[in-house]
Amino acid sequence: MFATGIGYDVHCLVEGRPLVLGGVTFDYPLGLEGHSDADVLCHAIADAILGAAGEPDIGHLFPNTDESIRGISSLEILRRVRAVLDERGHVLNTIDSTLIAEAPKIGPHLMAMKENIAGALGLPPGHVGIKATTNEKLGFLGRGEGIAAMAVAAIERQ
Ligand SMILES: Nc1ccn([C@@H]2O[C@H](COP(=O)(O)O)[C@@H](O)[C@H]2O)c(=O)n1
Ligand SMILES: C[C@@]1(CO)OP(=O)(O)OP(=O)(O)OC[C@H]1O
Repeated sequence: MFATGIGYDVHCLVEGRPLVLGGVTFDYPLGLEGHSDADVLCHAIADAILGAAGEPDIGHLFPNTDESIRGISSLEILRRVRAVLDERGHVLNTIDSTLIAEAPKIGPHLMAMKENIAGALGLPPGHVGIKATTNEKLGFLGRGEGIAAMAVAAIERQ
């Protein structure tokens, strides 16, 4: 059966952390806070895939109380999510996603992010959509206090 899932995540921007989005480390004075590398894009994608597969969300698989995954790369989380699909016999088809970030500019890094995510999920880069938008200066995202991401995933489910 064909199944879709959605994912959403948001993280706070703070000083003293690297900014990692789609596995790319940005040259930016602030980074996202989290137990992992806080790659909000990968987290939204992970939840979209898990949702499509009928699995519990990322926090169940990777609890923020687990010291063994402190600082884990979210590309590694995507690899492990893909492994769950493989175990169940599901086939990942496509991902689409949107980053909501007032800054920095995502455009110049889109291809590298796509390749990272596609590589982690075992998909052709053309099957991974990434778009970016500002929040038009509205609210906490518009003030640049955080970055959010949303994603959808399509899978062929056993
Ligand atoms: N962090 C961002 C935000 C946006 N972009 C690109 O700019 C275009 C215009 O954004 P608006 O929010 O003004 O619609 C958008 O379509 C993206 O291509 C970006 O690269 N990085
Ligand atoms: C992967 C985890 C692990 O702690 O990452 P965090 O950086 O805590 O990010 P969040 O999106 O708040 O929740 C997902 C967590 O499971």
